[in-house]
Formats: sequence, C-alpha cells, structure tokens
Amino acid sequence: MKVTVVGAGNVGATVANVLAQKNFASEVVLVDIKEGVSEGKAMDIMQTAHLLNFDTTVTGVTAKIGDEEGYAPTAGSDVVVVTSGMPRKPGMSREDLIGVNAKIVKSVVDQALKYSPNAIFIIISNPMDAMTFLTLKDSKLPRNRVIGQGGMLDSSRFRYFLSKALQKAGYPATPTDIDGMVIGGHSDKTMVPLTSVATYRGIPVKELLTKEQLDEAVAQTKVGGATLTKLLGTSAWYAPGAAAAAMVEAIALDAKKLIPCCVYLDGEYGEKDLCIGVPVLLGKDGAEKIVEYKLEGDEKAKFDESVQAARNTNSKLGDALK
Ligand SMILES: NC(=O)C1=CN([C@@H]2O[C@H](COP(=O)(O)OP(=O)(O)OC[C@H]3O[C@@H](n4cnc5c(N)ncnc54)[C@H](O)[C@@H]3O)[C@@H](O)[C@H]2O)C=CC1
Ligand SMILES: O=C([O-])CC(=O)C(=O)O
Repeated sequence: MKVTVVGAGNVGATVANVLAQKNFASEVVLVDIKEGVSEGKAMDIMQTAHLLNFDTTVTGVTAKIGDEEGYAPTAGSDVVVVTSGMPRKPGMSREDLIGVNAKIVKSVVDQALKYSPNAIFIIISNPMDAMTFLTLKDSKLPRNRVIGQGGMLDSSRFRYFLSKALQKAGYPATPTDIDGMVIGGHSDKTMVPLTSVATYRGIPVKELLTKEQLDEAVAQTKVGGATLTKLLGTSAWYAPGAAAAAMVEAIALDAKKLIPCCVYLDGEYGEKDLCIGVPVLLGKDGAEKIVEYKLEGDEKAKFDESVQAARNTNSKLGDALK
C-alpha cells in the first residue's frame, strides 16, 4: 500500500507519523509547496523507525502549484490524503476558509490524480464537506473513491466528552468504553451527535445521564474543533491526523469498518447531490456501502438542517465547480 499525504503541516505530518507507526503501508509520500518542509518532516519521522520499530518508508517532496512533475514520486498511490490548505484562527468558522482552500484542493487533486489514477481520495481540508463535493465533481471519480474525514474525528470527540460526563455522574468511563457516532456536516452548528445509539459498555448512555448532561456532551462535541482552535491559536492536529490514518487503515486492511464519513448521497437518507457525513462501510474499494440508520426523535430534523447548511456552503463554491 502506497499513501500520498498532500500538505505537510500540522495535520498532514501527523497523518504520516501515525501511518508510519501503524506499520501497514509500505510507503508514505508527504508533499508540500514549502521548500524542504516535507523532506525534513519525512526524515524526522524516519529517524523514529528504529525507536518505534516500523518498516514503512516515509519520504518527502516539494511540489509547487501546477508543478506536475513534482508529483512524480507520488505515482501509483492507492490512497491520497488531502490536508493542504489554510486552517482557521480563533473566531473563524471552517466555512470562512472556502475561497482560499477550494483553489488549493482543486489544484492538488488534479496534480495527484494524473500520477495515481486509481487512488481513493480522503479529503481533510476545510470546509471539508464542500471540499469533498468539489473533489467529486471536479475529478469525476466514482463516489466510492472520494471520502471526507470529519465524522471519525467528531465521533472520537463525542466519546471523549461522554466519558467525561459519565465520570462526573460516577461511572469509571474512558473513551474506549464508549460507542458513539456523529453524522451530518463537519460544522460547529450543524453536526449531529447521535445520542440514541451511544452506549457505555453496551448500556445506552441516555439511561445513565440526565438530558442536561447529554445535551452538554453534544454541545461540547459540536464546538470541539472551535474549542481547540481557541486554545491553540490554530486548529487541532493529533486527533484529526489519527482519524485520517484510521480511515486509511480500514481501506488498506479491507476491514469493512462502519465509520461515519462524508460521501456523496444519491437518494440515501432521502437526499441527493451533496456530500455529508453518514455511516459508511470502509474497505478496499473505499466507501463500499452507505448504511441507513433509523434516526430517532429530533435527529432526523437535525440531519435535515445539516443538509441545508451543507447545500448553502456548496452554493458558495461558485466558479470552482466549473
Ligand atoms: N476535516 C477535519 O477533520 C480537519 C480539517 N482540518 C483542515 O485541514 C487543513 C490543514 O490544517 P493544518 O495541517 O492544521 O494546517 P497547516 O497550515 O499546518 O498545514 C497546511 C499545509 O498545506 C500546505 N499547502 C498549501 N497549499 C498547498 C498546495 N497547493 N500543495 C501542497 N501543500 C500545500 C501548506 O504549505 C501547509 O504546510 C485546514 O484546512 C484545516 O482546516 C484540520 C483539522 C481537522
Ligand atoms: O476546527 C477546525 O477548524 C479543524 C477541524 O475541522 C477540527 O478540528 O474539527
């Protein structure tokens, strides 16, 4: 398995680092426009190979926008992870990044696709749902091969906040004790943490927590990225990088894992012609199957709101879609 990671900043370098440590890929290629940064980060990661006992080879390459030959070292990649683009600063929304990141994402996908025509693309750059939609439309790839990362991260954050709520309520919970899923857009206001299917060691959390405690965990999850952006001055990278690496792993190992991913809907959940987070089976062919959950209570209305918000953001892609 060969993986290209475009963007060697905070998230991209973390994806490469986690992939190396997981030790299932033969090769990871980091690409960035900043002279020497990919090469330096790849060398730094490789100097942990002996210490951490992995055999994945990580290399780095500098490739400017439009420098097609710069992508030659990425040729024949099975998966391309796109992290290139601006992160937000405190006070900004992910949607504020649309203008600058649409141009970057479009150009790197074009460049990578020329050398890896069979690759599965995992889109990280924000606003991720719109960037996934743009990639799908621009590349004309089949929808199983264009997948956005948001739900894997948001679900991991949901588990974390639920474990904190359970601890406060007297249960010795850790995030690994919790099952939980977040669907909808990867957006501060409209992501949809599914409290109906969240469990602590098999027990529905709604039986253990009050409505107020559950509502608080949901609210904390929704602004999870914004909270970290405020603390760090830029957006998060450890959990986002690990989430993307886990998706690459599910594809590499043909694991058919049920992971919430941003994919193109063509009638599923009653929606068409947009990319948004829903439960998906991830395997060697990418997004192999969309699984339709029965949404409970107000979850359907919240998902519908999230769909409207995603459509509204897509409408701002304007010329980038041409
Ligand atoms: N979907 C998700 O869950 C998450 C998405 N993000 C998004 O991921 C993106 C990257 O975030 P960070 O790594 O923190 O930012 P960063 O600024 O640390 O790294 C971005 C890198 O992209 C590079 N880049 C820019 N244009 C490029 C091009 N044309 N070709 C190759 N490389 C290029 C930059 O030189 C920089 O090194 C942001 O848009 C951020 O909002 C971040 C965290 C989670
Ligand atoms: O919050 C951001 O801008 C970055 C991101 O998507 C996340 O960490 O969830």
